Amino acid sequence: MIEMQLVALIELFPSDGSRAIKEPKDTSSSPHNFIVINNMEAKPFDRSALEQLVTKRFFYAPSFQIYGGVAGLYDYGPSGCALMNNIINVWRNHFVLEEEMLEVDTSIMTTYDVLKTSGHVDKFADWMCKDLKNGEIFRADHVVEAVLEARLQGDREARAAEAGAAAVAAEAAANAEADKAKDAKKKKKKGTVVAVKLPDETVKLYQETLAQIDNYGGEQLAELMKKMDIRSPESGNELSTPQEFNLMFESNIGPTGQLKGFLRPETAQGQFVNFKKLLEFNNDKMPFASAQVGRSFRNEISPRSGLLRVREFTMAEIEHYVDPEDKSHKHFKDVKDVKISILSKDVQLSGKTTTIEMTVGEAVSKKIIDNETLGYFIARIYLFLMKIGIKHERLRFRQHMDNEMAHYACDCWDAEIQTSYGWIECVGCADRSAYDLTVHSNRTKEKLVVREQLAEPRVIEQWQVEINKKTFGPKYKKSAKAVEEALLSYTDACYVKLQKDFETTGKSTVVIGKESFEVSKDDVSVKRGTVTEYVREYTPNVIEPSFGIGRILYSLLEHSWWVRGDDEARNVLSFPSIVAPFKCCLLPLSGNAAFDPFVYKFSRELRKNGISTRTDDSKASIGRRYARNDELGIPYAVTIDFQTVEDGTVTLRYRDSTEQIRDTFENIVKLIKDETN
Ligand SMILES: Nc1ncnc2c1ncn2[C@@H]1O[C@H](COP(=O)(O)OP(=O)(O)OP(=O)(O)O)[C@@H](O)[C@H]1O
Repeated sequence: MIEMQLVALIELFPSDGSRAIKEPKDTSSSPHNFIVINNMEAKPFDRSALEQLVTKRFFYAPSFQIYGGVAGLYDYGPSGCALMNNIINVWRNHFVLEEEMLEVDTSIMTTYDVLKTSGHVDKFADWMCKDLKNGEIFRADHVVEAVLEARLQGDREARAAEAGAAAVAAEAAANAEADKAKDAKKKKKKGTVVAVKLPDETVKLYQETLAQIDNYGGEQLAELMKKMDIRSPESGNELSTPQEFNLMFESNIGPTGQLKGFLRPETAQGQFVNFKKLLEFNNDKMPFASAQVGRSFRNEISPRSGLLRVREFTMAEIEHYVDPEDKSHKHFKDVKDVKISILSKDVQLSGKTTTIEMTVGEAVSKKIIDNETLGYFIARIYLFLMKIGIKHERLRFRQHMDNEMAHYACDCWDAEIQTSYGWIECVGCADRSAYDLTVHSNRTKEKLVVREQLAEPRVIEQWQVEINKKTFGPKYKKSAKAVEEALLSYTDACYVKLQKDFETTGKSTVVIGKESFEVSKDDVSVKRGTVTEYVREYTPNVIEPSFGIGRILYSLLEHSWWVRGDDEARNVLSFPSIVAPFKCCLLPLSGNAAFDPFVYKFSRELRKNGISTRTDDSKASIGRRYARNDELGIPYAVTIDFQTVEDGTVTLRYRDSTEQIRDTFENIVKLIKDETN
C-alpha cells in the first residue's frame, strides 16, 4: 500500500513541476455500488456513510425532524439549497437563455376542472397493496420488483457457491458486501436474500418481468403477484389485490368548500393553459418553448428512497411547441454527433437491459428516436447532465414501451442515472402529440391553435360533417349541443367508423362521458370532401423534457463523493465548480487580528468577481478546515497567513488534488475566475 501511495504522489506532483489536478479515478469500469478510495482501491459503496455526510453538512434532512418527521418530505439546508440553486441556474442558462424559451411561474394550486380535463383526476394513480396481517402499505410494482430482485440475487449466490469458481464466488461475496452496506431500511423491505438456485426458465421469466415492470397495469400486477406468489418482503404475509390510488393532494379553494382544487402534480398544465398568451408574446412565431421551475406534489404511496421519491419536489419542465407536420429542429446539426447510451424498447421487449452507444443523429436516422426535435432535446439533456457532473457511463436513455406511454404519446425516453438504488429516472422526455392543447381547447372552447398564412393556397381533403338542425334539436333536446360538438370534434378514425356504421346499419352511437346517444343518417351526414385553404390552422404538438431536480441532485451527490486517505477517511465531494455550493473558501490561518482587514477585503473582492465565497475563521486547525470544506465540495481554498500581511500573497489549495500554489491574491482571483469560467 505504501508503494502505491508513493506512485499516487508522483502522479500528483510530476517532476517537471507542472500542475496536475488529479480527479478521483474514473470509475467507468466499476459497478455502481463501488466507490474508489484514495484513487487506488475499490470498496463497496457505503450509502449510509454518504447519508451521514449529507446530514452532517446539512445538504438536506427530513422535514419536521424534531417532531419525528414525515416520510417523503425533506428540508434543504444551506449547502443543499446552494447546490440546488446552482443546478437550476445551469439549467436556466442551458435551456431557457440559450434557447430563448419563455419562462413562466404559474399557480401551484390548480382547479379541479383543469386536472379533470388533463386526465389527472381519473388517471394519475399508482397501484397499492396491503400486507393483509399487519396493514403495511406497498406500491404494487415496487414490491414485485423488490421480491424478484431478491430471488434473483439468491439465485446468483447459489450458482456461485455451486460453481465454486473462485472468481464467481468472489463476485457474489462482493455483491453480498455491497448489499450489506445498503440502507438498512431498504434492505429490510427487500426481504432476506436466500441463496436458492432457480430453474433457468424462472430466471428468464423474472428478468423479463423486471425489464417490463413499468409496463403493467393493475390487473396484470394482480396476476403476476398471484402467479409468482409475491408476499410482503419483510413479514412474508399475503398481500391484498392491488388497488388504484390517486397521487394528488386534494384541497378546497375558498371558505365555502365548493371549488375543489389540487396541489399540482407537475408544472406542465400551468404552461398549457397559457399557450395562447405565450404564442402571442412570441409574435405568433413557431416553434417555441415555454419553461417553468417550481414545486410539484405527489402523495406517493410509500416513499422510502430518500430524495428519489418524495411527496414535494422541484421540477423544471419545458414544453416545446412544434408543427406536427415538421418535427425537424434547426439546431439538430449542432448535437447530432452527441453520443449517448440507449436502451430501446425492442431490447427491453426481449427481456434484456443491454444498452448501445450511438450518436443521436444515428438514432434519429434509424427511427429509434421518433423525430429530430425529440432527438435534439435528448442530446441537450445529456449535455446538461454532463455539465453539472453526472458521469457519462452512469447515464442511459431508456425508451418507454408502448403500454408504458400515455396513449396519446408517440415516443418517450427517460434519462436514467445509475445510483446505489439502481437506474433511476431523473428526466422524462416525451412527445405528447397534440393531446394537452386539444383537451383544454375542447373543454374551454378557447382555440389553442396556430394560424399560419400559406404562401400558396392549397386544396385539402377532409371530413365534412353536416348536422340536420331540424331533427337534431327536438331529438336530443338539452343534450343537442353536446352531441353536435362531439360529432364535430371526432378524429379521422371516428369519422371512418361513423361512415361505416351509417353504410351498414344507418345509425351509430356517440359516447359522451357515461352517456350514449344514438345518431342516424337523418340527423347527420358525413363524407370526405375537398376545401381550399389560405390559412393553415393546426394544434401544435408538444415535446416535453421534464426534470426532477431532487433526483438529479441526489445522483450527483453519489457520483461526486469519494473518500481520501486510509488512516483517517476523509470525504470529498468533487462537484464541478459550476454547481459547487460555494466556489471558494477563505481561511485566515488563525484568529490573529492582523488577518481581519485581509479577510474583509478579499471576501469582498472574490464576491465582486462572481466567486461565491464562504469564510471559515473557526478555531479548528487549517487541515481540519480543509477537510470540512472538502465535505462541502468547495473546489478552491484561499489561505491568509503572516506572509500575506507582508507581501499580499496567499495560498490556493485545490480540493481534489490537494495541490497548493502561492501567488498574489490578484493573480489567484484571476486564476479561479478563468478556471471556473
Ligand atoms: N416522487 C417523486 N420524487 C422526486 N422526483 C420525482 C417524483 N416523481 C417524479 N419525479 C421527477 O419528475 C420527473 C418527471 O415526472 P414523471 O411524471 O415523468 O415521473 P414518473 O414517471 O411519474 O416517475 P416514477 O415512475 O419514478 O414515479 C421524473 O423524471 C423525476 O425526476
